[in-house]
Amino acid sequence: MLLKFTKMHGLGNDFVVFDAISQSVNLSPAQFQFIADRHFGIGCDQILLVERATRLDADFRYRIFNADGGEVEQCGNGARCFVRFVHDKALSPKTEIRVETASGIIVPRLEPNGQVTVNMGVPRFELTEVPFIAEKRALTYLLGLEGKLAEVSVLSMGNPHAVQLVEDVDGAAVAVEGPQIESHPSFPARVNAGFMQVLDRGRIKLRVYERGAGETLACGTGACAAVVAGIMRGLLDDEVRVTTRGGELIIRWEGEGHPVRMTGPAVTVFEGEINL
Ligand SMILES: N[C@H](CCC[C@H](N)C(=O)O)C(=O)O
Repeated sequence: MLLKFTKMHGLGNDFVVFDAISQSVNLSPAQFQFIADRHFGIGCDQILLVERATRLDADFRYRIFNADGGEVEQCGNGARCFVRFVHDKALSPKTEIRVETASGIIVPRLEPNGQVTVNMGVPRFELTEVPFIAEKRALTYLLGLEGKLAEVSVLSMGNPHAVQLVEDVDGAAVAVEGPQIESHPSFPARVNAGFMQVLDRGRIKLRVYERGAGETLACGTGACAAVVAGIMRGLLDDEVRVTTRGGELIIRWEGEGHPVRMTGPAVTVFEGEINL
């Protein structure tokens, strides 16, 4: 089966995107793993499917698969690439589209300056919504890691996030602590592990060890989760510049019950075909 794909990235968090409207894309987890493999396949952090909406209140359906082959609920950098892809392939005349995901509707919009702004929906804190196993809801939680306790904020952006504060993000033990947090037994569906350094009330630096992909150069939902966590802890104002290894995002959040808005780039690198 020959499938056309487009290679894209959002701040170096890279994707293989399939138009699953004009071609039939029915792949197994092993095939998604092969596509994501940076030596034997195309290579990417996630695979994104552009599908017809199944809801009357949406323009398209957006499905996300991690490099480990597992399907997940949300991908922020991917959402910016999604609307860029839809526009460039003339799949819709709109520059702002309503996109159905496994965790609800998000609304990406192409800006005149080429950046993309996405209404990423309302963050959720209820333990069952993350999901996270703990006595009761709290501002932060202590996770037992090998040889240390990590104090984390826990929330969902549709996908689960555990965010800890660090003094120096470049020196953080992301490769050691990231996998331990990702597969910590308190997270039945595993979790994305954020490491956030607060520079001032309007700027943070962030690294994320992503569930199912390892450390990526940027994580859109991770940036949203980190800013929400920082605001909840009284450390940040309602608009924050997030510096990741791949570049910068602007995240805005007015507080509980409000949606998180993310602004950043979306880049098409090349088109190709893969034989599966
Ligand atoms: N690894 C994430 C999915 C991709 C999220 C990330 N690439 C983003 O930009 O939000 C998870 O398992 O929930």
